[in-house]
Amino acid sequence: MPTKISLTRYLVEQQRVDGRIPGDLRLLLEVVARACKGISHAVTKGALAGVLGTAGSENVQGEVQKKLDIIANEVLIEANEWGGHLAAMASEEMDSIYLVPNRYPQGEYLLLFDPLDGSSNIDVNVSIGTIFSVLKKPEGSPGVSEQDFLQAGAKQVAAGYCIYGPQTTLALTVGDGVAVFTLDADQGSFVLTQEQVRIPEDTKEFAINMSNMRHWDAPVKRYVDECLAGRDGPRGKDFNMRWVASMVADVHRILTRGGIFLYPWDKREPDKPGKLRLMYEANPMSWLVEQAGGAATNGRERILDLKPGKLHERVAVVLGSRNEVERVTRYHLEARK
Ligand SMILES: O=P(O)(O)OC[C@H]1O[C@](O)(COP(=O)(O)O)[C@@H](O)[C@@H]1O
Ligand SMILES: [Mg+2]
Ligand SMILES: [Mg+2]
Repeated sequence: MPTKISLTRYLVEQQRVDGRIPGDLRLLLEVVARACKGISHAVTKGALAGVLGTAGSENVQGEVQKKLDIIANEVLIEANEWGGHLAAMASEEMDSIYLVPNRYPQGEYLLLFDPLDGSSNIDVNVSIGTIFSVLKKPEGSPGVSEQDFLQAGAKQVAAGYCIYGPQTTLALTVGDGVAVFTLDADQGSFVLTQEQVRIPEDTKEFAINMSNMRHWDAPVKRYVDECLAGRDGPRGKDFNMRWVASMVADVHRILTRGGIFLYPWDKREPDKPGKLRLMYEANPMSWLVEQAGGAATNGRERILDLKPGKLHERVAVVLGSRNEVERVTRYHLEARK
C-alpha cells in the first residue's frame, strides 16, 4: 500500500480490497478517530480552554478525576452513540456500561475505552492518550449486559490508541499488523506514516516504576536486578531505563524502538492483581504488541487469553520485546516450582 494515504482510505482498503473488516466496523473506527481529533484539540488548547486541573470527583476505582478525563469521556460517547454501529460502551470513567439510547439505531459492536490515559501527566504537558478496544456483541443475546463485555482479549476485532504528544499519532490493529497514522492538523486528517510495525525481539531498555521496588515479588526483582547489574552481570550488557507514567507513551516507544514495560502485582495492595485495567488498557495494548511481533503476559499467562470476571478488572502487565517478556515470564514460572 502506498504511504501518505488517509486513515479513511486505509480502512476502506481493509474492508474492500482485503475483506478484513465489515463496513460497520470501518465506520465505527472512523468515528473513534474523529473523537480523538476532538480530544487532541482540547489537549492542545490546555489552559487556554480551561481544561486542566481536577474535576472535584472520583471515578468508580476511587481515582481523582481530571477535567480532561471527563471531557474525553464525553467526547467519545457523544461521537459514537448515534452512528448505529454500537450496542454499548464501557469506560474507565463510568461505573457501568453505557447503552446506546433507544432513540438511536442499535449496532452490533461494543466499544471500550480509557478516554484519557496518563492522567497524572495532563497538567505537566507530558504525553497522554486514549486507548480503545472493540468487541462484537455475542450473537443471540437479547439486549446488552455487562456480561456481553466479559470476553477474552483474543476476541477483539479492533484495538488502538491515540497519543497526544509532540505529534498526535494513532496506532491501530484490525488483526493485520499495526499501522500508525499521524494527524496532519492542516488537513484535519490522520495520514498513514508506518505500516507493519515490528518490535525488535531483543532490547536494552526497560520501563517500570522503580519507586515500587521494595514492594515487588521476587521474579520481578530478579529481572530488574539483572538489568541493573549491566555488562558485569548475568545479562552481559548495559540497560537503559524509561518511565513516562503514561502507558500510551511507554507502549508507543516500545512499538517504535523496542523495550519492555512492566506494571507487576506488588505488595502495596496484595488483593489486586495489578494497577492497570484488563479490558481497556492491557487487552488493546497486548493485541497491538502481539501484532507487532512482541509478547504480553501477566507474568504467567498470555494476557489475551484471560477471561475477565468484571468490567474494571485489574491485571499485572509485562509486554514488549518478545525475548525479554519470555524471560520475565520464565522467572515467574521458575519461582512457582
Ligand atoms: O503513577 P504510576 O503508579 O507509575 O502509574 C503509571 C500508570 O498509570 C496509568 O497512568 C494509568 O492510567 P490512567 O491515567 O488512565 O488511570 C498508566 O498510564 C501508567 O502506566
Ligand atoms: Mg490508563
Ligand atoms: Mg484514564
